[in-house]
Amino acid sequence: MATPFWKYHALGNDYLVLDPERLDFPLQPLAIQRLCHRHFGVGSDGILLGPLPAPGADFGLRIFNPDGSEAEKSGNGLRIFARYLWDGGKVGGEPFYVQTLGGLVQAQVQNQGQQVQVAMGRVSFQSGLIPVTGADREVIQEPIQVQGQTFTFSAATIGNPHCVILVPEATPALAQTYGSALENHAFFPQRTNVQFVQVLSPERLRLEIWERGAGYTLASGSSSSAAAAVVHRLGLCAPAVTVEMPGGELAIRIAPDFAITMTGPVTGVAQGILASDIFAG
Ligand SMILES: N[C@@H](CCC[C@H](N)C(=O)O)C(=O)O
Repeated sequence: MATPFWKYHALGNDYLVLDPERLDFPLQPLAIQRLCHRHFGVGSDGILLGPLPAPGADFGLRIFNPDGSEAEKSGNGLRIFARYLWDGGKVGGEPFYVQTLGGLVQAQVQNQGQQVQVAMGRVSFQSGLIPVTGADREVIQEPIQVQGQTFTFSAATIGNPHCVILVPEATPALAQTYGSALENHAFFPQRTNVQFVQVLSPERLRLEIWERGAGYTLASGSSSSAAAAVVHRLGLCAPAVTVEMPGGELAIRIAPDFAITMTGPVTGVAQGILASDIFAG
């Protein structure tokens, strides 16, 4: 049996969708690394495995990073999965529920598949939930040292962990220089996603992102959600904010309890069949 794949991107953050019913190999870390490799594989920022059975939800979804690690949640991944389900006739324009490792989310496909809205769940700043080492507390504006530099960070979870650093100017160089050291810092037992955030106005943020298990990416939905929640918690942005990233913009809405609604585009790229010797050599 040959294995089909579907490739989409969400603001340049690209994923391969694999159907668990049509997979003819075990989805182990080495296979994931090869599939995501930009030269020896199809190339992507991650793998979406679904739909899976999920009691209490319409669909289950597992999310994997290019390094083979499993992520609890992915905002862009959830928008892509929703569009995949819509393309396959499994959903229409009605809201539906997806169970992820990081919790239950509600999604709705809009504008004939061009846009998806996801209720991402609530952001928490609680150290024990993120997790961040040290006393149980909200992790707000604390020092962190990497490569001789001291940054002030806040941490958040929306199912997956985030380290959010406000800077006067968010640049790719900041993310690419310090991202890996922050991702693997001892403060984060499960590692972390990293965002450098520039507040352009109370309604507009600019992000540069280093993702756990993926590295520098052009956009991230969970990063946008977490970063916007931190900036709002600091009183520096409105509850409705546009998050600008190299790959494009997401609309983020923050409820008083820090429940996040994310709305943004999805673009189809390709579909195909994996070659029988993709894992050789
Ligand atoms: N790009 C995703 C985040 C994917 C998971 C992340 N790398 C993690 O390990 O938590 C998004 O759009 O949220």
